[in-house]
Amino acid sequence: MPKGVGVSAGIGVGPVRRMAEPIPEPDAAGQLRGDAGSEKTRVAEAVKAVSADLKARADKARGLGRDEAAEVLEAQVLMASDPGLVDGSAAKLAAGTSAERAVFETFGTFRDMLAAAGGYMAGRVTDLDDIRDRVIAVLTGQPVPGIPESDEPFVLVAEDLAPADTAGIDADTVEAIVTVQGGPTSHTAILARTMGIPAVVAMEEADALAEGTPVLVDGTTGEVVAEPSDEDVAKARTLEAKRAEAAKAATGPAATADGERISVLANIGGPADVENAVKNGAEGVGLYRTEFLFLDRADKPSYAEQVKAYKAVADAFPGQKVVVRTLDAGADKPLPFVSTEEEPNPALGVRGLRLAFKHPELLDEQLRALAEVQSESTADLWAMAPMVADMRDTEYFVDKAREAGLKTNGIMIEVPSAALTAGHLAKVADFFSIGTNDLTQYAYASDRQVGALARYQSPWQPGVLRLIGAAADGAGAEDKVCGVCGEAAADPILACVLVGLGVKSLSMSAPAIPMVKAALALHTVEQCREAADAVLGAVSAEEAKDIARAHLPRLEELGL
Ligand SMILES: C=C(OP(=O)(O)O)C(=O)O
Ligand SMILES: [Mg+2]
Repeated sequence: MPKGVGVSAGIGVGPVRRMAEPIPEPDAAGQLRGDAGSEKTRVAEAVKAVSADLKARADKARGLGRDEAAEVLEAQVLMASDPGLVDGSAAKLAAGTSAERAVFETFGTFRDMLAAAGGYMAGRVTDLDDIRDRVIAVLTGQPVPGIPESDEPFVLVAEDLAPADTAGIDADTVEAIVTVQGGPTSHTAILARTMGIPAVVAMEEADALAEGTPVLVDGTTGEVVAEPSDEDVAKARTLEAKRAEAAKAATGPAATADGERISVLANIGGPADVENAVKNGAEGVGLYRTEFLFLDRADKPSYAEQVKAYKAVADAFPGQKVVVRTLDAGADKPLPFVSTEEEPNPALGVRGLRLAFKHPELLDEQLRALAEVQSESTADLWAMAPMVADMRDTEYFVDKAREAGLKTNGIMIEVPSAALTAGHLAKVADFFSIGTNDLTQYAYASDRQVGALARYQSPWQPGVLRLIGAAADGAGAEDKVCGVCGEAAADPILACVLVGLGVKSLSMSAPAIPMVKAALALHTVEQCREAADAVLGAVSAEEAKDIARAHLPRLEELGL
């Protein structure tokens, strides 16, 4: 049975709808058809139609409370309303160029200007390309690229999804997502999990799935069945019902079968995610990715704006833990208000805490804002630094956070050097939180954005498991808490192994919380430890998972 990597749990059934193929570059020698005046009108109308469609999608996203998606679309509407696009095309039409080529070249001029501006502006190039392709599609009668519009539920099949594509996904009609590319920590995977849409990535065979073919997708196992029989669907539905029942029953504080408490927390990007976290039974926040407040805007958020956002999250969890990660930007997540240099290897560049060495004022202000929230809220606020590599980084952050008045100050373990020297770092940091997404990328030298490297990007890789074990041991020796806030924590089977490795808190996308609680509740710490000891001997990610299953006898009760 064809199998990819299951990255977002659940069953989806429906006909395949493929993302329309990318629009090819129009012929450079394309000649004007008809007269320049009427072709200009056609171009203007195409731009208007695209703009109206984007506006309608922005309004829909707003209505669904998906403000980030709406903002991306609204910015595109603004771009499309620049009169220079139609005027520039008109000049080329007058010179005898075809309408589609004229549009392509005019957008190209704007594209070059954006790219040359660097930083935030350069980040908008793909949004501009998207508008260009939509306009050309309208002019030439090709299917509009992007998510197919449909009122009937369907399974979305794509090569990969760009952030701009995912903004258009409607969880009510998209039954499941299957992509050829993409790893478990790719944008597609994280978004699908957050939206609760079953998803399978890194599935080569998905290329062969024809439009309209009925398929059955199991986002837990990664299996995709074409033309499933009624029996296949019924079996999958039974399994899903079993999982749903187990998840529903998993309320209350998380603990293993023998009563060891494990904190099960939510990963959030801002106050808008709080409701979903609470609904799914989060016992607090294990990772608040504050960079979303700083990205995609021309000026940095003010001190007051920061306090407001952090306080909104803290106040939602009275008496509970809220771990706030300081700005994790730079390199591939450029900030327009911070000058950064072009880097040949952005993932290995000036990102995360490293940005603060050059711009300490950003970190200082953020820490002050957090200290104010700490004093005004009853939440147990913890501050955490991203991309810490060594002792000097650790001391730098912890000293600064303490000076600002923050009480509990820890570090992310997402660089292998930090995991391997955890014993030293635990003497200074108050806690660790392992970011398995980056830890896997750095341990296996495989960029997490590159779908072709999905095989390496599994947190089940024995090398990653050993690094996690080293970090947990280092924390344990100093009596410090070690948690995991990478996507590994969202896998209920791996969650048990992590507990066996000595991890005390697990933070994940909210929809994953109930199943993780359910898996922990069925297994003792001893069983988790035995599973952990055994997986450390595995030679591959697949073998590690099989070994873990063999040591966790009650997974079957969860339909896993
Ligand atoms: C949690 C992590 O951080 P992010 O995914 O935001 O890089 C990680 O790297 O695992
Ligand atoms: Mg990270």
